[in-house]
This record gives sequence, structure tokens and C-alpha cells, in this order.
Amino acid sequence: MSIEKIMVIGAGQMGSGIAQVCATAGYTVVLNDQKQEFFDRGLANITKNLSRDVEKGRKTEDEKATILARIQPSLTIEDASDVDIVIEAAVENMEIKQSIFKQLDTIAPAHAILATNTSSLPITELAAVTNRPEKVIGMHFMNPVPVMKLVEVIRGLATADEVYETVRDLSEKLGKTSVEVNDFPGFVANRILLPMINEAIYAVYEGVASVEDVDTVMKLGMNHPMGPLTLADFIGLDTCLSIMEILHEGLGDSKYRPCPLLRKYVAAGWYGKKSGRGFYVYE
Ligand SMILES: CC(=O)CC(=O)SCCNC(=O)CCNC(=O)[C@H](O)C(C)(C)COP(=O)(O)OP(=O)(O)OC[C@H]1O[C@@H](n2cnc3c(N)ncnc32)[C@H](O)[C@@H]1OP(=O)(O)O
Ligand SMILES: NC(=O)C1=CN([C@@H]2O[C@H](COP(=O)(O)OP(=O)(O)OC[C@H]3O[C@@H](n4cnc5c(N)ncnc54)[C@H](OP(=O)(O)O)[C@@H]3O)[C@@H](O)[C@H]2O)C=CC1
Repeated sequence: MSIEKIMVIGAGQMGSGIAQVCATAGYTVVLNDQKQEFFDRGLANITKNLSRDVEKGRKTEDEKATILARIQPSLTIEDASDVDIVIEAAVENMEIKQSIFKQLDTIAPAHAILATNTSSLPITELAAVTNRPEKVIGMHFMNPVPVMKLVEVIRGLATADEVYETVRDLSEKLGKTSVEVNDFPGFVANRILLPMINEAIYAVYEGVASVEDVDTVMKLGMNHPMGPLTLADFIGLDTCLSIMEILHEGLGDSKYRPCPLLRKYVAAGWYGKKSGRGFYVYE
């Protein structure tokens, strides 16, 4: 199936990155969020990244302008009416995602694929609220999207082979390497990454070492590019908690229980870098 026009829902850190790589690869992109200010924030992020490419001599001003011109603003989900694929990157909340998918199912053309960038929510359960479960699939990008090479392509129980192949080919056209993953809690990336982050939070909670020292151990001792607590702030502590809850509930093993300190930070609105405070404080 050929893809020309892509809708991205949610202009946050992931949605804006996904819109950027799609537009850079030559696709027409409709970038949707609930309010103009959220769209503007996403577009500002994309513009900043492209300007850095121009400064570094990787793109010309003309190329930057061409890429930006491919991104159309959208404040209504009705704009899904003429797209070939939707990549949903709204908040990690099942009720919100199900509501979006129900609406998309009635608005998007019959041939359109409905993909989600969810970090951990079951694709099969999202597909079940639509009348096209064979066209629902997970397309899980990594943060920051323009830099990270991986896309996990997650097949729901009913996902058609043709849909999987189209999304795999699209991932390649976006310059990514894809891996095929089945629909189990946390998929592969977050089933492995998040328990490590949660354990790092427990190490701080139990007074084993300070935030800075836990990060230093993993950076200098294991050559991780970021310490786990810096990475948690970068992902968003709200998203980290949602993923741990899905692992805990979905796999039923107490080893996935979210650390109480993580819960406390999220309850306080300390979501990490995006809210200005998490394990660290940001300007
Ligand atoms: C939660 C989920 O569901 C799944 C996930 O995504 S989990 C998170 C996965 N991501 C990670 O683990 C990221 C780990 N961190 C890293 O790889 C690196 O720290 C990093 C790539 C983010 C930054 O790299 P760094 O070397 O520390 O910093 P820096 O030199 O500033 O950046 C390296 C390059 O990335 C680019 N970059 C950094 N942050 C960026 C961003 N947010 N957007 C776009 N580009 C970015 C920089 O421009 C720079 O590119 P050039 O060298 O080509 O100019
Ligand atoms: N952060 C990460 O490292 C990764 C996250 N993901 C997944 O990507 C998704 C987005 O995460 P992230 O970008 O970090 O989150 P952000 O909070 O940065 O962005 C989410 C955006 O979606 C908007 N939004 C919420 N509800 C709707 C809606 N009904 N319609 C349109 N837009 C909506 C939000 O607006 P508002 O502010 O009004 O809520 C916000 O602008 C989540 O499912 C997350 O699990 C996947 C890989 C990595």
C-alpha cells in the first residue's frame, strides 16, 4: 500500500519528532494537537532541530523551508479524512487513546492504517474499539526520534501481514531500522529498560546512593549515554509510571511494582524535564 499523507496526533516530544522525520523523508504531514499553543511548541521544536542541521551544514535553508512547508497544522481530528496512515502519539492513557481510535475509525478513509506510538499499552485492546482491527498496529519510535535508529513494529492479534509490511517499509523510508515484536506488555524496549530505571529509583529511595551517584555508576561503569535517572526525567516520569503499571498489571509479577518514590514525584507534578523538575531541576 502506498503512503503519501501522514497524520500525527499529539505534538509533544514524540509527536513533533515523528512529524519531523516524516516531513524530512518527503511525506506530507498533518500535525494534530488539541490547542494551537501545543502545535506551536511542537513546531518550534522541529524548527530548532532543523536550524541546528543548517548550522552544522547538513541542510540548506531551502531544504529546511521545504521540510517545514510539508507540515500542516491541525486542531481537529476531522483532518484524518484524507490521510493514508495516522500515527498517534498522544499521552500514555488507554481511555484517551481508545477515544481517539474510535473517532479515527469513523473519520479516516477505509484504507488508512491506524498506528500508535504507545510505549506499552496493548495494541490488541486498542484495535478492538475499531471496526478495522486488521489495520491497527504499534509503531514505537524511540526518544529523541530524529536521533534514535529504532522503531519497534508491534503486531496486534489481528494485524494483517500487508499492514505490517507497509509499516516496516515506512520505517525504513524514515531512515530507521525496525524490529518485529508481538503484543505483550512493554513490548521489548520497555520490558527491559523500565525495570532498570525503576530499580535505579529504588536505589535512591532506599538510600543506597544519591541520584547523581546512581547515574554516574551507570554512565561511567556501563557506558550508558545517560544515567537511568536522567533518562527517566528525559522520557517523562508520568510515562515511566504508566509503563511500570502496565508491566505490573499485565505480567502480574511483583518485580514490576512501581517504586513509591516514582509515584510520589508524579503525584507532585514532577514529570521530569518537560515540567521543569524531576530527579533533577531544569531551567
Ligand atoms: C520510553 C519509551 O517508550 C522508549 C524510549 O524512547 S526510551 C529512551 C531511549 N533513548 C535513550 O535511551 C537516549 C539515551 N541518550 C542518548 O542516546 C544521548 O544522550 C542523546 C542522543 C539523547 C544525546 O546525545 P549526547 O551525545 O549526550 O548529546 P549531544 O552531543 O547534545 O547530542 C548528540 C546528537 O544528538 C542530537 N540531539 C540531542 N538531543 C536531541 C533532541 N532532543 N532532538 C533532536 N536531536 C537531538 C544533537 O543535535 C547531536 O547531533 P549532532 O552531533 O549530529 O549535532
Ligand atoms: N517520552 C518518551 O520517551 C516516549 C514516549 N512514547 C509514547 O509517546 C506518546 C507521547 O509521549 P510524549 O510525546 O512523551 O508525551 P507529551 O506529554 O510530550 O506529549 C503528548 C501530547 O499529546 C497531546 N494530547 C493529549 N491528548 C490529546 C488528544 N486527545 N488529541 C491530540 N493531542 C493530545 C498533549 O497535549 P496536552 O498537553 O493537552 O495533554 C501533548 O501535547 C505516549 O504514548 C508515550 O508513551 C513512546 C516512546 C518514547
